[in-house]
Amino acid sequence: MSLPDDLRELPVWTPSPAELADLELLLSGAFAPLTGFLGAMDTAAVMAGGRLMDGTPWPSPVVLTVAEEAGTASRIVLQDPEGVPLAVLDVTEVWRSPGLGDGLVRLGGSLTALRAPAHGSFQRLRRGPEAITVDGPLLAVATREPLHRRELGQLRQVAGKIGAPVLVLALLSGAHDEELVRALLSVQKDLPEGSSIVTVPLAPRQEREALLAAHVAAAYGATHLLAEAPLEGAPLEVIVPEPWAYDMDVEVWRPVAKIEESHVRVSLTRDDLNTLLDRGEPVPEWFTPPAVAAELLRARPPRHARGLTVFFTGLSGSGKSTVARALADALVEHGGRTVSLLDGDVVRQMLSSGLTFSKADRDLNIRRIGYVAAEIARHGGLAICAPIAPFASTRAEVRRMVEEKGDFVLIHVATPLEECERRDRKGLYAKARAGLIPEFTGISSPYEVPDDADLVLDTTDLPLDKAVATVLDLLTSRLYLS
Ligand SMILES: Nc1ncnc2c1ncn2[C@@H]1O[C@H](COP(=O)(O)OS(=O)(=O)O)[C@@H](OP(=O)(O)O)[C@H]1O
Ligand SMILES: Nc1ncnc2c1ncn2[C@@H]1O[C@H](COP(=O)(O)OP(=O)(O)O)[C@@H](O)[C@H]1O
Repeated sequence: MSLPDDLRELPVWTPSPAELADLELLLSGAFAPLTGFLGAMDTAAVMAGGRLMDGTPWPSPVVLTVAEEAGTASRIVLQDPEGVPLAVLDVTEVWRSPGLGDGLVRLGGSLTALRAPAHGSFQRLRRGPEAITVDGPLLAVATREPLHRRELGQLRQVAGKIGAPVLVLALLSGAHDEELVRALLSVQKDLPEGSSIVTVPLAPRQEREALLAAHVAAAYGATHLLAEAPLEGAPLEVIVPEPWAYDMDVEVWRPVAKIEESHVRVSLTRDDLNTLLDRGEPVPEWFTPPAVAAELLRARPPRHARGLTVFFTGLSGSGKSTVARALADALVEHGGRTVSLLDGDVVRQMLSSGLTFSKADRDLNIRRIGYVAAEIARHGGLAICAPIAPFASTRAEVRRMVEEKGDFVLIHVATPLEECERRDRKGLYAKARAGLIPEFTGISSPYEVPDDADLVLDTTDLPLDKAVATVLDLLTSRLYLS
């Protein structure tokens, strides 16, 4: 879409995915009465007491961070990552808060929509508050988890009591959203007549998230909210159901108070469920309907079939490539896994040719590796990466990218610098010492030792077959190999 003439000269900014999600809720009215991003005083008041400066209850900050240069204009266009303009922010305040990175500022101000954000799957469920028109009581439930038999029973009971249909707010967080929505759709038939499901891009947050979800539910016209715990200050009636359990005698879920003690089957916790899924054991039907179990399985396949990145990090000459290559061979011999080796040197030729060893270029190199590894994980494959990856924050970024789709195992090849330098296989250390190679890791560029490694290997006195066996043992004990 081309911008109207009067907006063409304005600076543009692409907010983060979480900020774009907030933007969407601000524009749709789901964050009513907010109409824009908060300023410093409102944010402080919200953090301190759950109210805006004028006393309006509001539980959680809704803020926008931009680069300093973008914060100099009085109006700014906010666009999606593909460059499509979504809204104009009339800036009323440029502010800083402690802990905000250098060169960044926050912008407060009100928003004018230019166009609705584009959406992928389940577009028809992405409805704003105006699309929900229910006269009379409406019972909401806001969830990032599928509804299992217990929650379904409780919803039916409470909805029946207050004579209301149910509005399920599927809170999207960016990971496994499709599985969540399919799982919720699969139980829609088990909800009272007239019930509906909408997807709400409510980015996860630290401050009073459940209360914020209650505000969103109220904006959608809900009069009641089914919640796990009381929510002080909620703008609608919060109903916390009495404890329920599965009655093994009559094979239904119902209030514990009504079940004879010897017939009570305690529910599965999320940890129990994860253990079953990790091991590839079936999720029992008494706990959740089979269609929901199928989506749980899709979101969390058994570990031996789940995408995995084994990420080696360490100094040049520490042994990363040698161990990584031998591990890849061993895994191929073992079978059952598709293995891709993203070796540092090869990546430098294929994906990152032209990049230098400056911090910015190293970060870009590692991010590219992370992107490819995450794609491999998405398809259930096993990626072995072996770059130096000297910076902790970039390794953490790769971990985040991969863990959206699979699992991440970090191996620090901690062979000391003296040994790496003694080996000096490629003669690079000698050149670096002579000042011929600038920014050489360990000599003139830092290596940040990981504090989140799953395994630490020092190859000084460790034969290669032992090193590989140690990694295989770790992967086997964590159920990654069948
Ligand atoms: N300045 C400098 N610092 C470190 N390494 C250097 C440098 N210049 C060239 N090389 C060679 O490049 C290999 C490291 O590339 P990586 O892609 O793994 O590095 S990084 O993760 O982007 O930091 C590394 O290979 P390995 O020995 O396999 O680690 C070196 O051979
Ligand atoms: N146990 C070991 N594991 C890995 N490499 C070892 C080991 N012992 C000696 N080496 C030698 O150390 C060097 C490591 O080089 P390389 O694997 O390319 O390291 P990196 O990829 O970390 O730069 C190789 O010459 C390798 O033969």
